[in-house]
Amino acid sequence: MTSAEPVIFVTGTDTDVGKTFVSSLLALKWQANYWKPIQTGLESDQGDSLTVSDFYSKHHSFKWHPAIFKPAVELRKPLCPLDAVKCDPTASEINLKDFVLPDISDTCKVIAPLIVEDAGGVFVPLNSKCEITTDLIKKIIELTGRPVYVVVVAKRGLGTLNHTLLTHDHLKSNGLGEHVLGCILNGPKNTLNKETLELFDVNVIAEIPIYEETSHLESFLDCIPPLSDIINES
Ligand SMILES: C[C@@H]1NC(=O)N[C@@H]1CCCCCC(=O)O
Repeated sequence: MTSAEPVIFVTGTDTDVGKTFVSSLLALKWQANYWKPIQTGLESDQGDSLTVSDFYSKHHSFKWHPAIFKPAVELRKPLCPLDAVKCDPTASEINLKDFVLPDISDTCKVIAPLIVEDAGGVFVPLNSKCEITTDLIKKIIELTGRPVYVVVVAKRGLGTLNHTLLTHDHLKSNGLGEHVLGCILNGPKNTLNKETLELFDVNVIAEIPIYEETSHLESFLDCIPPLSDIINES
């Protein structure tokens, strides 16, 4: 393992599209660590880091257990970061200039690909300077010596085309096109979505079926290609 292990930035077309579940699967399949840099909503939710940790605790048989790095920013209100800060007199404005990556030194033996999960999608406002998630991706590219790739999680069913195409278009027009690996469609299927997204040059990395208590995770993992395959294709 080397410090050139990639960073995979997992964004979504919306909140609640299954980003945390998909991130947990990706961490397992790609033997990656996990980091949610900005977490909001902690007054009513345990937070995604704990959800990922629970996923791994439930499945003791997994051969891989990721290191889960603590969020850089934790906010109580279930809002975008800008508004969560506004509603909390004890919180301070997010300043991307001060942003630091988790300490992943060669000595701590957790050098592996890193899954970074965002809060809510690429255009989510972070601060009153109108910085958004896309600026966070750019910051991570600037700070890390590792290759950075973006994966977009989207609903698999009806109502995904507009959001997915807009998200890809936004990433491309912000100079991040070369970093985008494609999208992962999650949930109940809509037959033609994959074909239509591909017509518009969006790579569909995987389609993940609905997860139920009785589901076999192996079949979910089989849906996801090895990381080296999609990096080499991109
Ligand atoms: C509350 C949840 N916590 C979190 O970390 N992501 C969600 C926040 C999503 C913000 C969506 C802003 C919007 O598009 O309205």
